[in-house]
Amino acid sequence: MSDALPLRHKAPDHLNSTGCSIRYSEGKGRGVFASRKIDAQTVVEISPVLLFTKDEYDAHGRHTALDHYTFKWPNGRMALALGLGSLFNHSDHPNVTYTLDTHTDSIRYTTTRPIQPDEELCIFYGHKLWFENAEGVSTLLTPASDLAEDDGMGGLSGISAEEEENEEDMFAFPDGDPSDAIDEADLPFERLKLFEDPEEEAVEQVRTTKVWIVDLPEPRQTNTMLKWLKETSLDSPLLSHLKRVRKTPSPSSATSLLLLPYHDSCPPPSLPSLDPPLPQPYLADVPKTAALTLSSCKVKSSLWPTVYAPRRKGEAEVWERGRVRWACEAMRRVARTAKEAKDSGELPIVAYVPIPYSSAREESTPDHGLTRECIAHDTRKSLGHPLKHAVINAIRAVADYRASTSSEVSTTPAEFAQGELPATATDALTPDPLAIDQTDVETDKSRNGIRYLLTSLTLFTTHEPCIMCSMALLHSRVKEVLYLYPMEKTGGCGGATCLPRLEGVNHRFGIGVWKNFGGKDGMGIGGDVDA
Ligand SMILES: C[S@@+](CC[C@H](N)C(=O)[O-])C[C@H]1O[C@@H](n2cnc3c(N)ncnc32)[C@H](O)[C@@H]1O
Repeated sequence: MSDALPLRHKAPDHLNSTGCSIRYSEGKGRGVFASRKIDAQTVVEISPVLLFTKDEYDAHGRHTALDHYTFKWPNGRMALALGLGSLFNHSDHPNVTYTLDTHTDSIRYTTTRPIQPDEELCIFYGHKLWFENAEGVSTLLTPASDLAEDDGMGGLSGISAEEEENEEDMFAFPDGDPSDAIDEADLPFERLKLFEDPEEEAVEQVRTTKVWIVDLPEPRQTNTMLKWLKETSLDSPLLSHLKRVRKTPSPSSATSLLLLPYHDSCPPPSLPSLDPPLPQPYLADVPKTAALTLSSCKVKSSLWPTVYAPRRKGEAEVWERGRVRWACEAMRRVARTAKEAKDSGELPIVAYVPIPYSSAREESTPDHGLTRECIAHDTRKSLGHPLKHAVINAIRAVADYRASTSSEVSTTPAEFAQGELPATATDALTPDPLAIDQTDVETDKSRNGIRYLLTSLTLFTTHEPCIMCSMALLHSRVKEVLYLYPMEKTGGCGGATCLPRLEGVNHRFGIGVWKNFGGKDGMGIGGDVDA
């Protein structure tokens, strides 16, 4: 504790093979520091605990300095972490997470991102701090002073071991090599399929769309016409899954050119005058999407030469163990914060945007415009504002954080492209009048709205985002959304509807639903909110 331990005291040397040492931390007393670089997802400490019975603690411990160090344990007991465990200070932006293990009576501390030499390792105590935070006041959540009266938890006991035991089942994922590829079936969440990929292996199964075509009397007119298409901007990207030209072999040896998609009774395009003159364009049915298999490519190409694209861009990517554990920790944080929000009288709905796993691991990768995590809970109740949903608040928190730092969003056009539509997903998408013009994004980063972009970022939330929030997420260009509770009546990510599945939207994001969570209420955060 900072008062009791003046800075002139020398911190003891501490032998810890994971690279931790004890030093003094400005305004906080002793703390745990990295003596060298430490990777993300590293277990830096396993502290055995010393247990006190409820009676013993109530009679003595509670009235001593112990109360600033102890964790709640089952059966009313309190636990003091030995080793380094009691020396982790608090941060609103922790770089270490901890789990209580009631089977081995120990607490396990794991880094959530790479740690630089000399950086302090901090955990998150909760929102009801009993001391003045040397880091300043948190701007991410309701200030502690606005929270309900303390619920009797002392010191570090933001989460009791009973709750922790429940959490263990929900957010645990086996240890192992972080680079292991995890089977889809073993992921703790289920990914919603945005598109059915129907088998299109026979002509009658091929989904088609109407296009205008013209037969060229002379093959040498092909280049002239391709140039003309470009110049007139008729070269629609909606046809990028099809080859532009079809050459019919002898005896007819004809060359046909795809002109443009047919829309509600639009007239045939007027063509340039060439010598010899071009005939009238005609309508024909061509495949609506690229071919996913070689046999379907053959079938589709019998209608019109079709691009073979075995794997769709944006298709579910393989997750590594390290990333799954990162997601589990993020979801644990979401659930804990929701519990705290509930205790403070709010709806237990929380949304969280952590630093992406890729940049948490490889420091050289771009920061995707977010160098610090942002978390927010629903504030509809406290603010009496019907639009203050957790997701909207979290997007706002990201924008506010960016605004508060000098660095601007580092989103490049290439990164935009990552979050964009699959190259071959040309399922009759029409331009969205609300679409963000990427040229503007590139040329005018200071333009209003840029700070709200969640391109390449993952949002974790307790409850499926409602339709309003799902639309906000769509505009934010979020990469993916993972949630615990499906919202059948109001959800916009698979419940009442699924916005990223709708035709005509100009961005799609991945959706993952935590397995076996719907209906469960082990955390006491309630799956019954559907508003
Ligand atoms: C579990 S102890 C941490 C180790 C403690 N610094 C020590 O020297 O023994 C908790 C105490 O550390 C101090 N502390 C932890 N985090 C702090 C922070 N962010 N700002 C100020 N003091 C902090 C508070 O005095 C708190 O009661």
